[in-house]
Amino acid sequence: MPHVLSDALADPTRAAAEHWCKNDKSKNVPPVIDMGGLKGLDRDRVNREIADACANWGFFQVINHGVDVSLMRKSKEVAMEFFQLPIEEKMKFTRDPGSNVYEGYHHPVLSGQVAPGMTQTLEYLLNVYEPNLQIHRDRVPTTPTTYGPTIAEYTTATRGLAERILHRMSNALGVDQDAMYSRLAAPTGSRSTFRLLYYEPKMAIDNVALMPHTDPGALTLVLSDEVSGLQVKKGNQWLDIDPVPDAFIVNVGDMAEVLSNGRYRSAEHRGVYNKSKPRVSLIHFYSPDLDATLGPLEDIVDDTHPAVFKSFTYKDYHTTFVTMGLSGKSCIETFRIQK
Ligand SMILES: O=C(O)CCC(=O)C(=O)O
Ligand SMILES: [Fe+2]
Repeated sequence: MPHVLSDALADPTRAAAEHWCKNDKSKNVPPVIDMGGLKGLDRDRVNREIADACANWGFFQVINHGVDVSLMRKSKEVAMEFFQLPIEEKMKFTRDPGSNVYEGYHHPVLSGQVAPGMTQTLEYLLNVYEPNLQIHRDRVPTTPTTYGPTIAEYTTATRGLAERILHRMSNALGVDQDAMYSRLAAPTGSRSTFRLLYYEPKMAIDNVALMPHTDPGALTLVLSDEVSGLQVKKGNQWLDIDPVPDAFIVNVGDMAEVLSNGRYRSAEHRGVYNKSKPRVSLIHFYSPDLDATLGPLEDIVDDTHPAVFKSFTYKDYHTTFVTMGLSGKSCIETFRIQK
């Protein structure tokens, strides 16, 4: 009886959204937030749900996010196709450990070095899409041929989504929606780094592949095939994040914690092997301009809410982060004002 179906059920994406959004508060998992509807009361709801998730979890998933689902699926396909190429093919795009170009494909054994915080078997590909993809285009795979154009379109779409979420996060702090964005993008524009990670299936006693860390930038959008492997730390527990189909997993980075003067929290997370299935993860790091000056937003700091973080350039923060390696929340703590 198709004519009696409600709009929600007639639209499979919408129906899935409603199913997943019945956040069961008794379940100890980060919330799933429906971003559909950014007008009036719905906008207030989205602001509030995002702000609560940023404060209590530092992690959430978004559905009805406005990014084309067929582009997301195609991006996962080209990512998996790339990792399944013969190793010689992948090595054509390898990063050169001897130079300061850190973009490209990394194989822990063949590259001759295990990346800090990662195990022997984690392969990855990293490209900086904004601002300087034009400089290192030779590190972007040309096989499959659809890889380059698909991922260029994908990173543009996810960049837009990151900015829409930052707008909501700013509004929920009671400041202009561009407040966080404009601090991250000054003086010449924010950075978008795109990383693909490939976890082979593995039975291991210690199954951690990517060590506990927070992301140094502002916001990270993760798209994973529906294989779990990403875990978030809540109290002393590591909890699995089960990817909702066609959703993005969002996590708050250190710079969003700093700009919000600690009201939003970057959460410690890690990557673990799946015992039976390979897992590919597409990760968009939305980060400040290296020359941006970061610190708590002036408009949310006053005598009763004094600044809890120092002011610094992102270049300084990033250098400290790289020097310390993946080590939980220790980097951001070094930028906290000591009482
Ligand atoms: O495996 C994942 O999905 C998460 C990876 C991650 O946390 C990172 O690359 O910073
Ligand atoms: Fe991360």
